[in-house]
Amino acid sequence: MSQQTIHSDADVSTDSDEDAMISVRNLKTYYDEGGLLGGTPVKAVDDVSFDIRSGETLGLVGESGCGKTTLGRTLLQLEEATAGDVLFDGVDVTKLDGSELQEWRRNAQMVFQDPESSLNDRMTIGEIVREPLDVHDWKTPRERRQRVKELLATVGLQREHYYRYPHQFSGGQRQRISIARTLSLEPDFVVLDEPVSALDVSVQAEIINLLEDLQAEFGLTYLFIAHDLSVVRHICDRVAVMYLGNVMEIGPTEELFANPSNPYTHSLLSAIPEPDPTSDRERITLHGTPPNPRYPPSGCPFSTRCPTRIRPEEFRALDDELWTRLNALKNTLSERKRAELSVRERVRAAVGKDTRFGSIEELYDDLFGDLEVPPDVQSALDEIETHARNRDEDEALAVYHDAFGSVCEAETPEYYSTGDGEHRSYCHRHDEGYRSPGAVLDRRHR
Ligand SMILES: Nc1ncnc2c1ncn2[C@@H]1O[C@H](COP(=O)(O)OP(=O)(O)OP(=O)(O)O)[C@@H](O)[C@H]1O
Repeated sequence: MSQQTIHSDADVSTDSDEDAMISVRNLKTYYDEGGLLGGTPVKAVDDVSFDIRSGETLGLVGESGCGKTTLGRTLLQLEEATAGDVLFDGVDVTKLDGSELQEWRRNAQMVFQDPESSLNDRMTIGEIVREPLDVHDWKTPRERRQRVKELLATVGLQREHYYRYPHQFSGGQRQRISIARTLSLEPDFVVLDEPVSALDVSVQAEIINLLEDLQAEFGLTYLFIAHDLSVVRHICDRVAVMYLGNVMEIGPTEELFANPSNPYTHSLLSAIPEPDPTSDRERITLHGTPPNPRYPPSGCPFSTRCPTRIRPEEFRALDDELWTRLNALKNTLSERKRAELSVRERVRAAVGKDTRFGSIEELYDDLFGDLEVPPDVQSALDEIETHARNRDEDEALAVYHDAFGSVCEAETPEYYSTGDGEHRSYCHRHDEGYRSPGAVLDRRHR
């Protein structure tokens, strides 16, 4: 696989696709909980750039909390962007207000995950589907009723359902009602936020088929947010993979599934059960949990868990397990640095007793007790231990970075073209000075 052309953020911005319906540029959405001291915001979406083409389905995947819903809501202007642009027909919708904003909200709609809670149980199906038409004062009341009945038929329900209530319908039928409501004002763009995750598997296929039929009939463009990668593989033309508010990889669906480029995508795909029992593909276990989006790591957002994190030259031959444990040490030091000790724990610490973090000796014993540690690594570990014991995590981390840090923590990556021109991945390892993520994982996991 070729992987060489470098795209900086600026390149992605100018690399506009002629068929783009929506161009997202350096978009950030931070949740600032205010408070007297301001505080550190949650960086839910942290500088993403990509295009959505007219008539396509772009999938958005990634672990819970990585920012998918926030990104979808920001495109629709249900959430305020902190920075960046969302261009539709050349107009930045993040700057709209008044009637222009209302027009964008008509044209860009959302289907939610849970059809149980997204429909008002006190309204009839007719009223629910008609509500957006009423709000936008669409034509006459009679024409609205007529339109709603047509929409019910379009989504596979019956006209008579107009006078019934949501509780009389199954989960799949309720999702059909939501879809009819979404289509009432003839949008061009629809964000589908996990539209089938709450449904039985048999019903999921029916709703997916319906969404595909509606797309063909009305020329809709979808952003399809999902956990279930097999559904994404089925319905999406292209896929964007998110981690900690960043797009780590984007590319045509089949190519991305067959030839993932980014180490994070590799690990996500390796978690899908393998249909071929003779396959020798091994599951990639990621250590730890995603970092708190209030305190993302420096450099690459995936650096704290990446199984292919670049090592400094002198440690390239180090035992893989020892390298993994060194990484765990760094993550623990970062957590200790941020943790607030309770008053009781402060007292315990002051009189030299263990706090809830356990002693640093215990940590070292757990991490390194059963491994052979070369002298150069041991001398750095000793120095880190001294600072950590004095609860000077900043100094301990500084020593860690001097000894074991690499470009992964020091610099944010660029976007690199991998595979064909529209497949991009955000990882330092695509630089020609390093082995590619796929080559490193092949060596370790196959
Ligand atoms: N209104 C809010 N205020 C503060 N933080 C928020 C708010 N909404 C979301 N977040 C935080 O922003 C981050 C991204 O959340 P988001 O719901 O966009 O992720 P997601 O990928 O859609 O997750 P899921 O798959 O669980 O729905 C999370 O850390 C979440 O806790």
